[in-house]
Amino acid sequence: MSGMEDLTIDARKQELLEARFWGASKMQSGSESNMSTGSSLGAGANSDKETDSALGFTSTPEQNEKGETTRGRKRKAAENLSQNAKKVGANSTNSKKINDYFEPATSPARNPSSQNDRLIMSPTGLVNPLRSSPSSRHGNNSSSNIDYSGLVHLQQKRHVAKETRSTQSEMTFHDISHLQTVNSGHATEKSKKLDEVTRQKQDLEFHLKESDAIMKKCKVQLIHCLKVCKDLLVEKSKKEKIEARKKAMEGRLRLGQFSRQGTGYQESWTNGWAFADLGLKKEKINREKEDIEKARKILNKRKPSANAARKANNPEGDGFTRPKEPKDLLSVQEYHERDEVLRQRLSAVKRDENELQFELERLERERSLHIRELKRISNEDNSCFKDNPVLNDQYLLLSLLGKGGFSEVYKGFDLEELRYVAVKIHHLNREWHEQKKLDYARHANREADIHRSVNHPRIVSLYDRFEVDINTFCTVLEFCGGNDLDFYLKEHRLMGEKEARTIIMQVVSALVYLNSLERSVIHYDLKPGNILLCHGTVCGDVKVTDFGLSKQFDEGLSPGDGMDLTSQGAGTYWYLPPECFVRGPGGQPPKIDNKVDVWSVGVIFYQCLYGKKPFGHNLTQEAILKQNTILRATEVSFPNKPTVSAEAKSFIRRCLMYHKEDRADVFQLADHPYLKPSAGKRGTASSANSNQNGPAL
Ligand SMILES: Nc1ncnc2c1ncn2[C@@H]1O[C@H](COP(=O)(O)OP(=O)(O)OP(=O)(O)O)[C@@H](O)[C@H]1O
Repeated sequence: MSGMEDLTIDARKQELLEARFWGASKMQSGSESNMSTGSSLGAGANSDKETDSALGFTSTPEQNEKGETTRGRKRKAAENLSQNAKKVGANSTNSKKINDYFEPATSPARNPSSQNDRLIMSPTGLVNPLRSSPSSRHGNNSSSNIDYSGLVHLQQKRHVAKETRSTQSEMTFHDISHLQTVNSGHATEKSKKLDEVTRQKQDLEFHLKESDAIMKKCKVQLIHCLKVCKDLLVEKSKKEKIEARKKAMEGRLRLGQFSRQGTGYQESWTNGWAFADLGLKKEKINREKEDIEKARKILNKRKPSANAARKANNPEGDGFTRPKEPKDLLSVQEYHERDEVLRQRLSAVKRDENELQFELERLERERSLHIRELKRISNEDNSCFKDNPVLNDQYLLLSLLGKGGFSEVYKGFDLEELRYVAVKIHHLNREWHEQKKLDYARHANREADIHRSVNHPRIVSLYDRFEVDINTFCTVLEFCGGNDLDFYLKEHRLMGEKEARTIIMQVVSALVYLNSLERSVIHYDLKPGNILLCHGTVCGDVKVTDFGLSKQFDEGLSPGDGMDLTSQGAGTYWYLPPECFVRGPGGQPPKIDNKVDVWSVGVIFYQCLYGKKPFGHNLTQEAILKQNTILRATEVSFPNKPTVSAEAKSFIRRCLMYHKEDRADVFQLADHPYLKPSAGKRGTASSANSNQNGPAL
């Protein structure tokens, strides 16, 4: 490497030059430079020597003066150097030649032991021992490798070097070897780490490949599992369908069936043999009753006269002579015997009659479930989704749960979330004109929007919504596997007060939630069919569903403000309050609020307890409308049986107040003492008291 390259690149050398041209004038005679020489203008003699060395100057100034015999170019260089030195050191007060400061014996260049301790730290921090110049180390005085042009260049850059000067320092060999050790330690450590990281990387790559392979295998297995699962579900659903149809067929014979009348499409119902059997029993009972009646009449004809009775009581007589008794009159004793027998027969017949009535009611409940099932099967058979399709690549349809106005609800299985769901399929009738389709779609969207905005444990969750085709879309709901309350009541007619109270508490809790929302919601269609039993019994959780008719208040409106009833006429009339049937002046819609739902709660509670609706029990919707049944439902009356607590009756009365101003709102209802924890212990009549399956008493 040429001296020029050293000079232009190494700032350390710039520093040394500084020391060479500036520091010399300030040096103290014979003073040995200390460790800070390199960074100070008062650089010692050794520094000068070292500077030369480092710059590749192997000749001293003294030698240059004597160097008349050396080659011309060297002299020239020496002269240049001397001139530069003069220029630079013009202010120097010390006239000593520079080599006067160097004791040959102590010259760092000749004294390796002292040199070992004199090292210069380059600005970059890399250690560069001054003795590294071979010419200096060997005391070579030759100036053949001096490059003076470097000096000029260096001078020009002097001010630049000044900036870096402060970072230079002199270090001992010990420090350097320590640093070298540390550095080499670091290097070893780094290389070890690098090895380690490389190994880890390789390990990770290996694991990644392994995991990839496992994942691929799992994916294949999962797809296979899902397929097996799907096949099993389909198989199970097919078996259940066959079973259901077999049961329905038996039911057709036992309980009855629809049959076509003539050539028309009108279907009429014909009862099955169970009803015929009951009919025969009923006839037998009636005959028995008639027989008893006849026998009673005959007995009455042969009833002993009062005279005979007196005689029987007083065999000695009263002394009067009486006309002879007819021959066929019974003696008092005989009459009493026969009368007793007839009484017993009659009471036995009455017992049979009660049992028959009980059997008939049970059979009728069975029949109504059977009719529901027949309709379900018929709807399922006619449904275009009956063959277990997978909708939206996710929902496997299993069996039809029921059919509403314009929708079918299927029990389905979510193949992604691996859970049962209820898939409600909304159909737009192809025959409808565009406006009707739009109206229905808007209505169904509104229902889904309201449903999506609610989230409560007592309300069925809405999971998903998607389109099947241009006329069909689906909503996916949380599945409740225990049928609805309507099904339960059809099967059992009524329930104990404790169970009914538990159901009502849960429904009220859902209503409180709906009315606490920022935009509160009136359900408007609360009825047993829209209360789902999660476990099929009335002892467990229930959830409210079907927001098809619900109304949502605008933001900022409180539920107490009321809103116009836009869809008057819709809904299930047995459960709607009088205000929903009122027509305002000029056909104005009535104002409604959350007290509509409170009325419905009262009706449902009453029905659970007494097995019948409080208003219009046996009437059709049309008849209720025609007869203004609900508009005349000013007061609720309670049957004597079954026994119901006074608190429960008071709660029902609070719900069924005719004027909505007198009726409790949802929050007041939730605050009713009957729903408070202590009321459960003292207030409710025991469920054991009420005969759930017994005949109406
Ligand atoms: N989330 C659900 N889980 C289980 N069964 C359900 C669910 N939702 C509805 N069902 C059942 O599906 C059937 C049909 O329900 P849907 O609400 O459509 O009918 P509906 O109430 O009879 O009709 P409409 O909506 O016209 O009043 C009912 O028997 C109901 O019990």
